Amino acid sequence: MTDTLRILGIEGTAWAASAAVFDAERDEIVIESDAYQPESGGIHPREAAEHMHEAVPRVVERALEHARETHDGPADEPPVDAVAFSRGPGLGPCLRIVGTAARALSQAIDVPLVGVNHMVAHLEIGRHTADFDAPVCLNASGANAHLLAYRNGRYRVLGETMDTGVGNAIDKFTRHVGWSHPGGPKVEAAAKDGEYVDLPYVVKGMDFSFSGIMSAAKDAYDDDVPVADICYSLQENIFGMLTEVSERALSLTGSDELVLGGGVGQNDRLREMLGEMCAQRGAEFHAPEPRFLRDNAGMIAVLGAKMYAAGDTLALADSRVDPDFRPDQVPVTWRADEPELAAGRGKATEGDRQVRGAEALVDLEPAAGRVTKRRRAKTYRHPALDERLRTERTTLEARLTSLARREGVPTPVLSDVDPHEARLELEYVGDRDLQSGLSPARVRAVGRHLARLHRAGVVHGDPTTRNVRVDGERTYLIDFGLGYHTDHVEDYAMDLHVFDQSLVGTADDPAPLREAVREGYRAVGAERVLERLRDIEGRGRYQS
Ligand SMILES: C[C@@H](O)[C@H](NC(=O)OP(=O)(O)OC[C@H]1O[C@@H](n2cnc3c(N)ncnc32)[C@H](O)[C@@H]1O)C(=O)O
Ligand SMILES: Nc1ncnc2c1ncn2[C@@H]1O[C@H](COP(=O)(O)OP(=O)(O)OP(=O)(O)O)[C@@H](O)[C@H]1O
Ligand SMILES: [Fe+2]
Repeated sequence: MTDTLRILGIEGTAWAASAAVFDAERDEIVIESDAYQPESGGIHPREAAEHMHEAVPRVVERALEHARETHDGPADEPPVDAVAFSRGPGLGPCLRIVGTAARALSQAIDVPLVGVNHMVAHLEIGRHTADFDAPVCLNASGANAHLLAYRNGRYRVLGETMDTGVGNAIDKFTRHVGWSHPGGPKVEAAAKDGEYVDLPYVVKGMDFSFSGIMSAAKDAYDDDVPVADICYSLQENIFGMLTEVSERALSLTGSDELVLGGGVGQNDRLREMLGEMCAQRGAEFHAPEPRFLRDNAGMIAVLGAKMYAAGDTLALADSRVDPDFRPDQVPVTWRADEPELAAGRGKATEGDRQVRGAEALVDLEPAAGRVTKRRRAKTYRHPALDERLRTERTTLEARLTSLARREGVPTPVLSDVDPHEARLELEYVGDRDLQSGLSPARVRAVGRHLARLHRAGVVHGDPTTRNVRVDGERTYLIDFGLGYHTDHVEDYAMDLHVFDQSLVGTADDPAPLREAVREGYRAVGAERVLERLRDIEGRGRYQS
């Protein structure tokens, strides 16, 4: 049955009215698309819905015609096995039109309905075209930006934007400048003649934020900084952030495969940076061709086929659309028989003399009780940005490692620091990373450590299971390079959230560990931070 599988997919979450036919046997994907182009400004939900209303039936009809022409079964048999459609996330009025069209078609030709998560489709089309087993996926689209990895039957969100999606951030800048939608390709073109100017750069563990850099970019434009320079620097910083968090996700999961998804993935500079980062760490990188990166129904049909083959179809009554549909809400039915990504697969074992982290090379000398950490130049980053980040982070790491210990948090003793060489010499602590020695007692201790830090007005910035060393029941925090001073509850809660995400991304049974972290925190720290953490978790943190 599977090898003759044919699926008709329908997409229309925001701007692309699209329908496609995927023929699994021939691995052929034919896509019919009709784009909505706003007259002025960005995407207007009402106008976009009007576009869908007209264009969706048209593209569906064309795809159906193609399916009929290429169908070689009996004439009374439906030309496809199922109808798959984007259920969300996306603009409500657009999604409802897509849902209605899909239901009508599935009834008319009497085939089942498959409800697809648009973001998971952006990911799966990369896995499909690359033939990767267990990649980390960077989705860089208009309304979203996140890192996903498969674990325990779900795509886990390892990191994501704390404010707007990456394409929307860029589009807001181009609206300010008066350029027409979409802005991404215009920024890419203008960047070719630009030079680097300093702009904000914000990553927190594997999360990141664009609001600071976007308002700085608008201010720079208002202050007559040449627009080419701003475009160039926006790309350098924004894509540098996305590449850095991708590398961190590869390092944390031990995966050596990265796929890119989403419309911003059409950008050459982003692809170049990701490719270079992967090549340097011996990982494979794959970006699908542009027609599969921007919104398209081909990816909906391909994931629809996998879901259909797994029996994952929808009853009409359950086929409501969901504008806030998150990728980690989807039970991944179609990968039930596949091996899991083994956490820490690529990680050095104890006894090795050198460990490669996401940022640094660490020389280990356990006998001498010493490690030397060097933040190496990242050639994918602009040299000025690279120099700035390495110096800043080395200085901060030295300072905060010592400050934390004074506050009663176990950390390695610092014996030497050279910010210009981005080199630190530290005491060798623990006998393994927490990642390979997870227990509720240890995680509870991490909760207490973070609470002590926060009480002193400092966040760690990257508290993951790889940045905690353990030794019996002793737990040490290391790697303070992303830390900073702050008195914002939101920052403290984000710190906990980063740790929480790393538990979800790497532990087999994260629930008791997540509880333990909260217990530990509660014993020392403020309840309002835990309240804010619940708040952060409750937010579907996508804004347009
Ligand atoms: C939910 C769904 O509706 C939404 N779709 C979406 O955002 O469309 P997508 O095709 O994935 O991405 C469009 C974005 O991609 C940007 N873009 C297109 N070409 C670009 C380029 N060469 N460089 C940078 N950005 C580019 C556009 O500026 C726009 O912001 C999403 O996937 O988040
Ligand atoms: N003081 C130390 N004592 C013992 N081992 C250490 C020490 N510092 C670092 N390591 C080992 O080196 C690894 C990488 O170190 P570190 O996290 O500081 O580098 P990084 O490049 O910032 O890594 P990442 O960004 O992936 O967390 C740690 O996971 C740990 O195994
Ligand atoms: Fe998209």
